[in-house]
Amino acid sequence: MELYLFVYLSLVALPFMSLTFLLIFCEVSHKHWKRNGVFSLKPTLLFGNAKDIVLQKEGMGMSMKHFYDNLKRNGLSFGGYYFLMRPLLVLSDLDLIKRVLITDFSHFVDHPFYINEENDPLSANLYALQGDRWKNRRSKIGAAFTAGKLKLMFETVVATCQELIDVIDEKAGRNGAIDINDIIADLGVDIIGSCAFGLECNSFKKPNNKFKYYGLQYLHAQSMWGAFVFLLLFTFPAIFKIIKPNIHNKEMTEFFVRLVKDVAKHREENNIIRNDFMHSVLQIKNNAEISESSFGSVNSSNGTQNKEEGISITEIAAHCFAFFVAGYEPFSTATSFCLYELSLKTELQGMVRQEVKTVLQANEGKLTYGAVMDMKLLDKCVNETFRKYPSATSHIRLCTETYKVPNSNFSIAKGTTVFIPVYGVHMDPEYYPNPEVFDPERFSEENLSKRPAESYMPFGLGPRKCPAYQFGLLEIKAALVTLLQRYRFSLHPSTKVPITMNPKNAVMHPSSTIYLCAERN
Ligand code: HEM
Repeated sequence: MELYLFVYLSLVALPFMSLTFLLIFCEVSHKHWKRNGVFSLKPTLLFGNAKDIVLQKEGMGMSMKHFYDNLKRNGLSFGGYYFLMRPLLVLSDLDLIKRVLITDFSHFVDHPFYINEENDPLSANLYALQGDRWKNRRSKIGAAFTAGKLKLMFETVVATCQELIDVIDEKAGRNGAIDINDIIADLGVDIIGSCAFGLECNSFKKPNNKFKYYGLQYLHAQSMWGAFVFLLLFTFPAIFKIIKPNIHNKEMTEFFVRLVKDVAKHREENNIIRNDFMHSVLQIKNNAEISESSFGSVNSSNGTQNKEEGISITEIAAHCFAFFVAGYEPFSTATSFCLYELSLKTELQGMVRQEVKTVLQANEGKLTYGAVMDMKLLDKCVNETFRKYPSATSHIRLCTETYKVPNSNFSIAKGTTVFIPVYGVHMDPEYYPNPEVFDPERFSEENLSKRPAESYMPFGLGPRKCPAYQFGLLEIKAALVTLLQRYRFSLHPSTKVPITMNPKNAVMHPSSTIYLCAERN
């Protein structure tokens, strides 16, 4: 009899009770915004407002844009969104966005991410660190990106970009279609390999190198396992804290930690100075004297190690790994989108090429940090690319201290996840008339002064803004100058126009390949 009862409970009652519990939980969760007097759209059972995202019919950026448009139509500064059962607060008012990201940042310090430092050390990277630990690391790591150091690292970037020429020459000679994103992505691996880890990867000649293999393994896994983890993390963050899953696989973690250990040992023993991020983080570890404009010794002058902060080799590996993940995709996609737009607008491309040639000629043909800074039209084109195609389509913050929204009766409760719909703002005709049109003149001084500065935020804003955005811009410009100086680009007939975005990607990524033709002159 008891056995019968047990089998009955396991097979019938438990699934039934679980389903009932899930439905009740869903029903209660989907009343959250109504209970708080906040506007929201009618949620679908289980999916909330994210049905099209979960079914991969629409990307996160587009879904948030639609919600942003809805809030604007209703004259609202914020509204509630349900990601499955998880309530998120979406902001649409630039003044409120500025308060959350900059002025009242102390209430919104963290990214709502999960760290499991003990079993998954790569998870404890700068992007995911929270509170005082983030503050401490951020101020130190920021020292790796001063203008003086960027100038020195730029030389490495330019040298790496030279690899492009042989590859494009070969394709251009055969009049073939060039998968530009693929080529620039390989270049991205080599630049990060060189600037963050001090490695020469040469991905064009050695496409199966281990650094690329393990780095991309993580990024590719993001599309399936990552999407699943992302859904769970957003819906049931408490479960993550209990079951503590590993997001980064063991083999990949071991590869990056071993790599960093070997490089650190070699540099420390031989007191090697190299102009890269790895050098800067090793200096932090060793309490070495850090200068704004140069990369000094990697070891401390009095031989003491930095015990106070306890920055370990595994933590360094986590930060360097984050450089790979954070820098790789935006570099390849932004460079490709810019070339795609310039291939559509041949007159504009001619003007940019002319500017590049004129500035280089005045600089004895050398591509230096100063020369790239003088390319004003190129700068506007890159800015417009990030406006129309922001890699991060939303910024995310965790409310770390309850916040009363000015001029309203509503308080954002501690623990609320807040979304800033970057793509919605960048495509808002109030700030950017005819937003679908690629128009670099939006970034002329005159036009810049006509709209609020917060209407442009591809790198975030405030203390948590991307610490390496200037480096990112420099590498994109170095790649574009290397290419535009030598080649005229046009669209291959197999490229889809207009280009659409892949709803399966967390960041903005084309849904079809951008094929270009290059003609040398
Ligand atoms: C040019 C392309 C890049 C774009 C569009 C970009 C964009 C972003 C965005 C939107 C954020 C989040 C900001 C926020 O939450 O407000 C971010 C953070 C971050 N980015 Fe970038 N990024 C780029 C390049 C890079 C590169 C090249 C690196 C490393 C070498 C890097 C390292 C980081 C790190 C470590 C963070 C976390 C910062 C923190 O939480 O304190 N990024 N980036």
